[in-house]
Amino acid sequence: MIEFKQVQKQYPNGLLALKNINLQIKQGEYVAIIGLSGAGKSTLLRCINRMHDITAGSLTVDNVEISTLKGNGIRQLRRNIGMIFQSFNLVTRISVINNVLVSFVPQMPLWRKILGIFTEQEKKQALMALDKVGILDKAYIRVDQLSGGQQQRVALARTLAQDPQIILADEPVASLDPLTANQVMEDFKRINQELSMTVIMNIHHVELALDYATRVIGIHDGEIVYDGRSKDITDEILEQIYQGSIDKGGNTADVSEAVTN
Ligand SMILES: Nc1ncnc2c1ncn2[C@@H]1O[C@H](COP(=O)(O)OP(=O)(O)OP(=O)(O)O)[C@@H](O)[C@H]1O
Repeated sequence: MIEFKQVQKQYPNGLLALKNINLQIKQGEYVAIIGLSGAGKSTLLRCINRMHDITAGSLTVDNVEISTLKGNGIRQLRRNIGMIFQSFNLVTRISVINNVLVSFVPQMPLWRKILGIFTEQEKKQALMALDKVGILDKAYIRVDQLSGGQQQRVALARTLAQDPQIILADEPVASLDPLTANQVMEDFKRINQELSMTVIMNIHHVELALDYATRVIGIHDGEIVYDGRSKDITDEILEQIYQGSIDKGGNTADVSEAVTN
């Protein structure tokens, strides 16, 4: 379980990005975090894997106060928490399988790192991860020959290969067309249901969030203004989260931007 207690995050320039966040996320939940650009979504997500450090309060993952972790402890935390980015973060000039194998590098002995040698077991795990996201047939193709949706699946496979309990996804479908975005959201849902991995996703597209996530957390100006089931969301609640920036189709100004990019 992930638990925030009175968490605050203040950046060195004085900006208070998270204010008094109280939150519990149980293992196996599929949570969408929504809110305007600058509301604090990325900051909240990145505090969970220590990409950012909180400045007050308590943040525990499986009862471990993560702000006390150092070196090895942080590496272990991150092995347990996969991260997916909007930009995929892949090495596009190498093969799909080599991108997935990268997930084993942090745990490898130095000599294997230097020589780039992977065990048969690691290769098998990488192929299994590609199979889980339906792109096993692309294993030996260069990443730059794949579509955006396929590249996001490679990123997901790379995360799955490390067998995390939690997946943090920061705008994973923002640069994809609507059809592909739906397919990738479906992948996350299947992984959440079949492997019981917790999925916490920042997403600008409200309709996708409501269609796929079971719980929605709405953030406005660093504060949680809604935390509940996605099926209970009403126009009034969306209005509270987006405060005048949402049109009748459920799109925010940010969404139109993301879709046209
Ligand atoms: N490194 C930083 N230093 C100072 N301020 C920052 C830093 N990173 C983010 N901020 C500020 O913190 C606030 C929250 O930013 P954050 O990126 O968490 O918002 P967001 O909801 O994820 O936005 P978006 O949807 O545009 O990604 C914003 O006002 C932002 O400008």
